[in-house]
Amino acid sequence: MGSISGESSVEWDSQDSSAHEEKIFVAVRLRPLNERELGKNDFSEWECINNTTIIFKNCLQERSMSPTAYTFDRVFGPDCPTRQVYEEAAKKIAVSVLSGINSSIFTYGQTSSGKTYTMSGITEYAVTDIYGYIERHRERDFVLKFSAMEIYNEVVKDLLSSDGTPLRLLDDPVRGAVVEKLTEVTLRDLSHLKEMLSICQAQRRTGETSLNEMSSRSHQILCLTVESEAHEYFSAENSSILTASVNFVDLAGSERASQTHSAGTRLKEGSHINRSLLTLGTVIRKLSKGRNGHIPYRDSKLTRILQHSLGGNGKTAIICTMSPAHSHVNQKQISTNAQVNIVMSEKALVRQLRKEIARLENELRNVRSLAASCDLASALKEKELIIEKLDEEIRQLTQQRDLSQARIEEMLRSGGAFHTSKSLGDLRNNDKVSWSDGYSPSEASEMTDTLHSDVSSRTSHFSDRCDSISSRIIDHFTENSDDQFLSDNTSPRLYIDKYFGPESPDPGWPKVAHEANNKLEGYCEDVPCIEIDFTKRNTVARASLPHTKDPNSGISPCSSEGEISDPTVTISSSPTAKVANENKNPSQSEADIEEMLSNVEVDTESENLHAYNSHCSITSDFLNEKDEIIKTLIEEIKIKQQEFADDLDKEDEKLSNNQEKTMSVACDKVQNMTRSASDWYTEFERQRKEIIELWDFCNIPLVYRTYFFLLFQGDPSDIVYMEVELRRLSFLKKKIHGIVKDDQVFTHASRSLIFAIIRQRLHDVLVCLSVVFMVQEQEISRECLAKLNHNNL
Ligand SMILES: Nc1ncnc2c1ncn2[C@@H]1O[C@H](COP(=O)(O)OP(=O)(O)OP(=O)(O)O)[C@@H](O)[C@H]1O
Repeated sequence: MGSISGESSVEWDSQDSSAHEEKIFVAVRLRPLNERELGKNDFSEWECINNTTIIFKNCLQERSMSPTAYTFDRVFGPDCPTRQVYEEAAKKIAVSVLSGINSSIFTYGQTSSGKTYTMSGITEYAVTDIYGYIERHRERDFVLKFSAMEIYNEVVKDLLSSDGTPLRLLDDPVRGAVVEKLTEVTLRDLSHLKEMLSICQAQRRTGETSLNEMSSRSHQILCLTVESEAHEYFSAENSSILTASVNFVDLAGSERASQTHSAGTRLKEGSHINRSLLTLGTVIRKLSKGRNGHIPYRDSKLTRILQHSLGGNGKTAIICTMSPAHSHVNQKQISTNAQVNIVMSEKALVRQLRKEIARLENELRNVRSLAASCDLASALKEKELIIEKLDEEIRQLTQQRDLSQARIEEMLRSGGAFHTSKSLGDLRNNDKVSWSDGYSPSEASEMTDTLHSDVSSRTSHFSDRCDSISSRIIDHFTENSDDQFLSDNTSPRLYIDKYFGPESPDPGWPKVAHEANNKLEGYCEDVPCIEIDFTKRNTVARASLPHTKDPNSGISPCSSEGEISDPTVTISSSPTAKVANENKNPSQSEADIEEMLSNVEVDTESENLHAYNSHCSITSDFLNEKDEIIKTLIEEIKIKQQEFADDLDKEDEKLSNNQEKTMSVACDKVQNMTRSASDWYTEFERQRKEIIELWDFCNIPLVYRTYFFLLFQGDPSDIVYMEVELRRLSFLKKKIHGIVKDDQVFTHASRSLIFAIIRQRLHDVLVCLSVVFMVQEQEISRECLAKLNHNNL
């Protein structure tokens, strides 16, 4: 009840906590013996031994000797008042309607077991509680509506109407089956509701049976709908509008025709009753197991009408009423949610346990024998596979042995061995290889080709690597040069020409790199001569070579760079390599031949490479050596680079000093001149005249001249710029006289231009640009020379 503020859920939480989460709460109520039963001296066959267990005492001798116990969510004995049954089994379910939860309370049982008696009491207590709650919660508006119907022989009737017309069921997509034209009364108060209940009771169809004089022959469904809404908004919790219904369902009594001695109308009634109860039991059982699969709501009017309450998220309580004298508890039908334990006698228990032990032992034996047979079969299969594998290995080994023997015999027959001692160059040319008896030139040629292609691929690979390294050296330097240009305010490319120009004795960076490349290539060409000893070719295991068609070629391929897959191959690089006993008699025994082959001597003192595999390893060493050389070269390059950087710094410093010196001299002059305006003006005029003369001499463009004097401020500071201009023009004049060369002028002007740009001296930039342009066009030289000649200078 937490959803309605102010009312603690504890107040109504008197039912067993274990059942809180259960959707269906099942309780049993055992009624006391009535007068008729007492009159017949009947006695109760049932006994409630605690709050949850009821036992069948089984007094009839023809039945089993052991008592049977049934456990439910709650069991009420004959002395329990209806109030207690309501409080502990129905109250929580009933009042949940106030929290907006649909709920249904059923009374189920044999005819005359007390269903109507119990349900009447529960309904009265519930509505009283509901109205009591409403009284205590004036902060909400409540509207209560009441409807009532009975289902008699699968016909629905309105209990609040005297009409008696059967009502139709309509399918509503939201509410499920809806009874058409069913009267729904909006209740004024509790007394109004009680009045309605009286009408229902009066309207309900009853009939006399042998067990109950006033037997209810129909299912009665009383439906109370509660709607509530808060007057004011206090919180999100109380703001919602709640609507829910509680159904009080008094089921018709389940009965055995034989017990009720029914016939005719009563028998037909009983048939409908039992069928609908059976459907209800099926629906409840399926709902208890989960909502998977088909639930047969539509099999009866009762379940169709209650579908919404049962199938939704509502709560359900079933109270099974029991007659004490003779009854049966059909818990399989309705108490699917209840725990059912069967208590047996000790003897029966022991007997059953023995049976169970025997069954388990039997199963265990079967499992063991099955597992054992499975293990045996798999082990056998495994062994067979191993044997097959071993057979295959033996077959292969035998083949290899036979082949080896055939080879040896062939060697013995041939009586010689191929031996050659040639350089790699010879092998490449493939023209000076000599062959011993017994080996065809084509066979030997194939072997040589194999070696040749392998060595060629290595040489090619190495050469590519050298090229790559060389280009990396050049790139490395170029990149660093550019970097340095940016950081050192000048471009080293100018100094490359200076230090590594065509006239310079130093070859320059590209040349250095080129030389390095050549050196590396030289190393490639200096591969020592390789001497091939083919006498061992037949001792090599005849594993097929991937790159040779002949599986017996005898030369194992290199598995990877610098490695050789078969260390028994000996290809000597030394011209002095010797083969022991190479001229032995061909009639020697196989053992001798094998010994001979194993005793191949290689001149380890040789400076050159000894064998093909050693060649490979030496090639690897050789590559390492090249790497070392390259590293050394790079180091040298770095050192040179540093030296150039230092030189640049020195040049820069010198230039700066000169400029500062010039500036300081000019400043001094300005200071001196400022002492007298006439001095400054005189000096200005003198320099201006000198500059104009030099401009004429150097053929300085008119545009530049105009711009030059426009920049002047008309104060002594102009002298500074005039000093600089004079110096530059003097330099140009020297160039024109041939004292300095074009490239020196260009270099000097370019460098000065860079300084000017970086130091943001616009005037200097203009001067430098004019010089650069003039030099580039090469016109200045011709014109000036002509002028010099003209003036006889
Ligand atoms: N717990 C009880 N204490 C005292 N009397 C009871 C109790 N339960 C039932 N009775 C009495 O037993 C009789 C039969 O009860 P009731 O009519 O409620 O049975 P029923 O299960 O509804 O029968 P039917 O299915 O035939 O309608 C009534 O006279 C009723 O007063």
